[in-house]
Amino acid sequence: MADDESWRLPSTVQELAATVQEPPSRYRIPEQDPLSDQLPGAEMTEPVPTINLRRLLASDDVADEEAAKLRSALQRWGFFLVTDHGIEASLMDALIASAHEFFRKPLVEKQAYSNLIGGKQWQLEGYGNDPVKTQDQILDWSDRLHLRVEPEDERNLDRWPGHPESFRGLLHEYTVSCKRVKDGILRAMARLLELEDDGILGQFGYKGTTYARFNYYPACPRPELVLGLRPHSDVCVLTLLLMDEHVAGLQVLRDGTWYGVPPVSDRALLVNVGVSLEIMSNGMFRGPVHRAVTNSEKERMSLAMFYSTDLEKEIEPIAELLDEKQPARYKKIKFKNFVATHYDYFSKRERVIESLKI
Ligand SMILES: O=C(O)CCC(=O)C(=O)O
Ligand SMILES: [Fe+2]
Repeated sequence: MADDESWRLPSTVQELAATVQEPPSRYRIPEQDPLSDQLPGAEMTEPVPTINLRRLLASDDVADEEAAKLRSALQRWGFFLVTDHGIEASLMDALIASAHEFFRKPLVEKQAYSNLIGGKQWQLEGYGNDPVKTQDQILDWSDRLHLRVEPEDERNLDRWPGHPESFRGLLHEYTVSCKRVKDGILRAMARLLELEDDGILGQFGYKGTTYARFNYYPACPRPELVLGLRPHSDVCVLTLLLMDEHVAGLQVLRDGTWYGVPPVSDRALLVNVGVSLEIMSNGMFRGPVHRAVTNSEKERMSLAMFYSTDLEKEIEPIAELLDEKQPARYKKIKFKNFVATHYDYFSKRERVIESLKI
């Protein structure tokens, strides 16, 4: 790479945060940008809807009550907290502690797992940041570790940190536990749509893919000037988000207002509808637009599990949901093309799904 292209390879935010008093200009949201509004976020007008998974999956009236809550949460917000999910808090704590330990390692050790092949060519998997496509791109105040965890036989273990030694085993165990939670939720959602229980799970195609993404937001000296993660909707079918227990940062857009999602202390998981499911459900479930802001004193970590269809699968409204009165509202698109287009729209801060509307 020529010297004048060094802008393509910014240093990690963690290194920056350790040295600068002010975020450099390429991290700052331009003053006239509408995004610079409301950065602190409004207080939510109601608590985040909470669904008890054990009740939701019971086989009696209790399940109906919980399903009604789920329906309302999906219609009103597109996300909810799930409790009683059966994943041990100690497993979650250990995995997050292990990830923190990884992020605390010296840069050279972390770079052994870099998402830049040969030190320059960007790929999705590994440790690093978003691709930098243009010199004037505004960068997010966060570093990531992004790993494909399913299908299990397609893991690229050379990108999985070998230190701390506990990391790989814990991530494997967490992946197995989360799968059960995701399956339960998608079955309950299928019932809400009056589909067979496997009506949504059956849409993942030959090889559904799961990515785990550890988002690490170092403390920022001027949180009012930057975003930790720019506004987006998740492109997948469903996301299970393990938020930082102590530090707030996630915000959700509803009717033009950004609401701050408070941290939760009981290791509940935040479930987010992705745009693939918005299309499959023919717009019945909406994938909420969200973003993350930073904190002046505290670092923050979140762990997202993204559940996506096979890359070759066509994403389209599920046939059983359509009739003369309810025609398809979206055109079909192959998931791999959807992902590629999503990233183009993402950098322009638009929702790719708008381009698929019929
Ligand atoms: O850090 C968060 O709370 C949000 C993360 C997120 O939205 C994502 O990874 O897609
Ligand atoms: Fe997200």
